Amino acid sequence: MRSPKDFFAPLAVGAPEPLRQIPVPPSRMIHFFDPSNEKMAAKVPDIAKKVDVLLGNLEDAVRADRKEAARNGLVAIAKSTDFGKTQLWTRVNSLDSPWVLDDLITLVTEIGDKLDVIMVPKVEGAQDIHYVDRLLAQLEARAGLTKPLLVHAILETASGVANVEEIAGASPRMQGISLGPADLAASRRMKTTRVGGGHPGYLVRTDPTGEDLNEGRTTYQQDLWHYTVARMVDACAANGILPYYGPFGDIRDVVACEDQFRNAFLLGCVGAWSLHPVQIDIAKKVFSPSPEDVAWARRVIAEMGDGTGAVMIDGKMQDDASVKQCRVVAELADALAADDPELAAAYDAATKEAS
Ligand SMILES: CC(C)(COP(=O)(O)OP(=O)(O)OC[C@H]1O[C@@H](n2cnc3c(N)ncnc32)[C@H](O)[C@@H]1OP(=O)(O)O)[C@@H](O)C(=O)NCCC(=O)NCCSC(=O)C[C@](C)(O)C(=O)O
Ligand SMILES: [Mg+2]
Repeated sequence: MRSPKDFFAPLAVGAPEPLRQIPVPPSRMIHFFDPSNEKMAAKVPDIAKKVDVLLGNLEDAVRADRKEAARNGLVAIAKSTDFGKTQLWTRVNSLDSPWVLDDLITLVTEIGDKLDVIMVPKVEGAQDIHYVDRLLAQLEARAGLTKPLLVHAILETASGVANVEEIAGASPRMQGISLGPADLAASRRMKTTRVGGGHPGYLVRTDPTGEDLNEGRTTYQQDLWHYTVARMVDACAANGILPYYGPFGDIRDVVACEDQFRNAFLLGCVGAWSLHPVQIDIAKKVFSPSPEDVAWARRVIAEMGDGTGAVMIDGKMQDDASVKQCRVVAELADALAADDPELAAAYDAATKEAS
């Protein structure tokens, strides 16, 4: 580990100063596209207007014989598109692959000034982040970049989960972490065959009511990802970076996708991945607090005055800790509403009605 005194020093002569705080623009959905797929790429300028983050994917889901086309396609799209306030991210190939070195060299050199975040898959421990950290500093210096690139890790190996706290704190570049449920399931030898979401066999059952063990026993499906998401949220919050739920592979099941996203939102995640255009609005809805919750939060904040002491509102006790939770919701709502007049109007209307 670097000493705390050196933590914010650039790792190469001429590289930009690392940031002390990561920026937190809205990132409710990270929208994946394959830059080698002409049909998808053609949709990018329109999709960019609707999403918080657009991500050019170079790793899994891009065929081996399309890796170079995807890399070059992303360079061409980044150079020719005005993304406005939408962030541009990429997911490079894994660190043991034959493609990642060229991914990083090409992208930082050609479009380093357009990219915000580089997502690194299959991160096993702090050593993977340290490798990327130094290489990015060298490439940034050579490209003459003035803004440091940030790094996002995917949690998709058993070692990665075991080391999640050290990954989250490995570098000032660390922007966030996403759950990668498909690779993680394989790494752990889980017996699921899905990309995220639940499984009907993972359940608890109420006790027997009589002699017949099959009679009258209700079962409840459990969340396979609760433990990992909760650990990831704690590791991120403790290190001042952002946690995200990852992909939900059953594109047709928009109902369960919304449930999975909402579980992650309630546990502390700031966003999820959209793999298909139909998932963009689901993420937007789930990761923007509801107008009713915002109205309630604003009311508690107003009635709590300086934020100390205890008051009763509609039969519920409020104190220093509940007002802090309300501030989380209200501040997120204000940040999202600043760029979204429709959301701002919905929040204000609900606030007026509740007061
Ligand atoms: C699922 C697929 C094959 C269905 O693609 P499709 O063409 O069969 O679907 P469709 O419903 O027919 O598509 C309708 C239209 O939308 C377009 N379209 C469709 N998707 C997109 C998109 N994302 N962005 C922009 N446009 C899109 C598509 O090209 C088509 O255009 P058209 O009307 O002109 O014909 C397709 O949506 C897709 O390839 N999505 C991205 C998949 C991806 O990135 N996977 C990797 C992330 S998940 C992962 O890696 C796991 C993880 C974390 O690593 C771990 O858990 O381990
Ligand atoms: Mg994966």
